[in-house]
Parts: sequence; structure tokens; C-alpha cells
Amino acid sequence: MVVQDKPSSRQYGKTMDGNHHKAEANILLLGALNVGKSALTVRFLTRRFIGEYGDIESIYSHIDKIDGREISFNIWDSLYPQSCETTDSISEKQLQWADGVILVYSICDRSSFEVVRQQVQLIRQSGKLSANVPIIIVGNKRDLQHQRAVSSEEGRLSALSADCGFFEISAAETYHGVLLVFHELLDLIRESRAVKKGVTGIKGIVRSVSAVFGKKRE
Ligand SMILES: Nc1nc2c(ncn2[C@@H]2O[C@H](COP(=O)(O)OP(=O)(O)OP(=O)(O)O)[C@@H](O)[C@H]2O)c(=O)[nH]1
Repeated sequence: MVVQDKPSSRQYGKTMDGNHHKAEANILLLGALNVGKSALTVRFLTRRFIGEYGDIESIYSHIDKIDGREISFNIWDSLYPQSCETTDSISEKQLQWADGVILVYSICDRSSFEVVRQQVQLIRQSGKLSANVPIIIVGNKRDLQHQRAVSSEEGRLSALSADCGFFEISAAETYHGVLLVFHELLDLIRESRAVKKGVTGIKGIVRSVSAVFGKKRE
């Protein structure tokens, strides 16, 4: 694992013509304070849950092998700005950098769910190219059922209405759920790149048909 301390679009972003010449995905994690963004990142990178993470904003680089192919993940674990209005909680630079976004809330913290709802609107209504960026909404801390403040249905519906993927997971309890989130986002990123190039693979067609007929994808 290589820890990068300074987000840099020159180092990790797309090339000047917007193409990626190697299998690389820039993934931006957003969401309110204390929802588990760092826990998710560290779980994905190390398979471990260490409990306390500190307030560090970093880009982590990690190479993974998926279906026999090497893919380089760059993960921007962001800090929710405490002093800003929610409307300023995502920077232009972050959105330009990101190939895909994971929006995290805690199922026990209603206000963190509202932050995600605002952030998804902010992205989708930005009127920029990045408005169509693939997004997955994640309800974390699923292990804390007794403190649940947001139902699964509500989370799922919000995601559906903004054309986002949706997962409920516990970064504390399992690695598998976290892995699924990143792999699903990678699939969406690949589809989005194929659509931009005018090529829609069989998987994309299956997804479109599934969406029309309401088949669950999880
Ligand atoms: N029970 C439970 N606790 C979790 C889970 N994920 C994270 N936590 C705890 O929630 C707290 C916040 O986790 P972080 O990963 O630091 O959250 P963050 O969103 O990165 O927080 P900031 O850096 O403040 O923005 C820590 O005490 C974690 O141990 C989970 O799935 N279940």
C-alpha cells in the first residue's frame, strides 16, 4: 500500500485528453463525519478493521487483481469540512479527479443520511460532465441494528431515484461487503467509460434490461 499525502490531479487524474491508458480507477469517498469512510478504505486496503483512524485526508494507491487483470485503485478518503455549508462540501477538484464516488452514511445517524442526500443532489445537478459520475451510496454500521435511524428501504429508494448503486454494510464486521462495494463501483466505471466510447458491452445491456424490468442486481 502506498500512502499519498497530497491529492494531485496531475499524478492521479486522467490524461489531458481524458483517456486512461492503464487500468486505473480514481475513487472518491464522501460523507459526513464519523460515518466510517476511513474504516471502509482501510478494510479494502488491508482487510482489517482497526477501530480508530484519526482525521487524515489522503489518497491511497492500491493494486488489485480482478478477473486476472491488474487494476490500480486510487482512493481519496476525504474529510467532511466542519466549518462549511453542505453546499461547499465537495470541491470542483474532487469531482474532476473522480471516476467514481462512494457516498457513505451511518444507518444510526439520520443527519449523515441527509448529508448524503444533499451531496448526491449536488453532484447530479452540477450541470457539469461529472454530474453523470457513477455513484454508490453506502449505509455503514449495519451491525448497530438496535440504533438504526434510517431504514434499508429509505436508503435504497434514495439511491434508486438518483441512479446510484446501494449497499448496506458493516465495515467493522466483514471485509466481503466492502469488497463488493468497490468491485461494483469498478463495474459501473467500466460501463460508463464504454458508454463514453460508444461501446456498451453485454453486461451493460443486461443491466439496462434489468433496470427496465426491475430485477434486483445485488
Ligand atoms: N459499530 C461500527 N463502528 C464503525 C463501523 N465503521 C466505522 N466505525 C467506527 O466509527 C468511527 C468513525 O469511523 P471513521 O472511519 O474514522 O469515520 P470517518 O467517516 O472516516 O470519520 P472522519 O475522518 O471524522 O470524517 C470509529 O470509531 C470507527 O471505529 C461499523 O461498521 N460499525
